[in-house]
Amino acid sequence: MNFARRPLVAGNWKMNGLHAALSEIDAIATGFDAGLREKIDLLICPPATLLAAAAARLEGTDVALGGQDCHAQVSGAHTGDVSALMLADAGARFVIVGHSERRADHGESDGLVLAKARAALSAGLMPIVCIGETRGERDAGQAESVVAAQIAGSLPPEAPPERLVVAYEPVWAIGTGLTPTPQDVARMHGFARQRIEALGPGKGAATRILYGGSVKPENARELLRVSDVDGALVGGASLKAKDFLAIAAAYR
Ligand SMILES: O=C(CO)COP(=O)(O)O
Repeated sequence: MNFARRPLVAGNWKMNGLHAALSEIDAIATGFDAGLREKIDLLICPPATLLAAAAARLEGTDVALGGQDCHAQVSGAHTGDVSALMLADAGARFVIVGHSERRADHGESDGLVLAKARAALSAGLMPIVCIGETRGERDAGQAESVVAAQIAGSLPPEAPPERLVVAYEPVWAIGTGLTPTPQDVARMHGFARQRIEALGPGKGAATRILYGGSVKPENARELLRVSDVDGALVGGASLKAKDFLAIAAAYR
């Protein structure tokens, strides 16, 4: 364990959560007890519509908030978009960029993800840049080359490593109940860390790399203890406080 990389357990609610779900956020804050608080960072990324209300409820707690995407510009004529500065203004400290669902649904390129990560840094947010191969790419033996290209193309090399988070999320493991073996995770995270090191000396050792894709209470301990895994980016299982806290408890 590298103590410069404090574990981060992050929940990505995706397009889920109406106002009633704020009670889950309250329950997460209540359950994030002193024993866990001293060991890990905890983050919830609700839909943008809930950010301000969630920020009010989380005031004075150690649970951080994040957005799920941001525009590359600070403001302007971009109907329907939200800027990193607006997320920060609503109480966010992090923002996910380049999630595979956005890369697929909105055709986001590495270059656009890079611009979004830079916008996040300029707004004082920490970008969580998502990378990961599809099933087809893995079956074709291209998992490493895909991840290498995503790292080279979508991570801002100038970012101080303590202000940048990377999430390795194999696309085929997202929402499927399938996960890579711990050996696969160790190999891909070790490889990603080497490629991040290529962006600048010391960056590999200091950048947090989260694993995401079907993390559940039942497999959290096994996946989160893999070398080079610095936390989790959790989708479905982050919607219920009980499950999310059970995943975080892998660090107890
Ligand atoms: O995409 C994910 C988090 O960003 C993972 O989603 P699931 O945990 O639902 O597989």
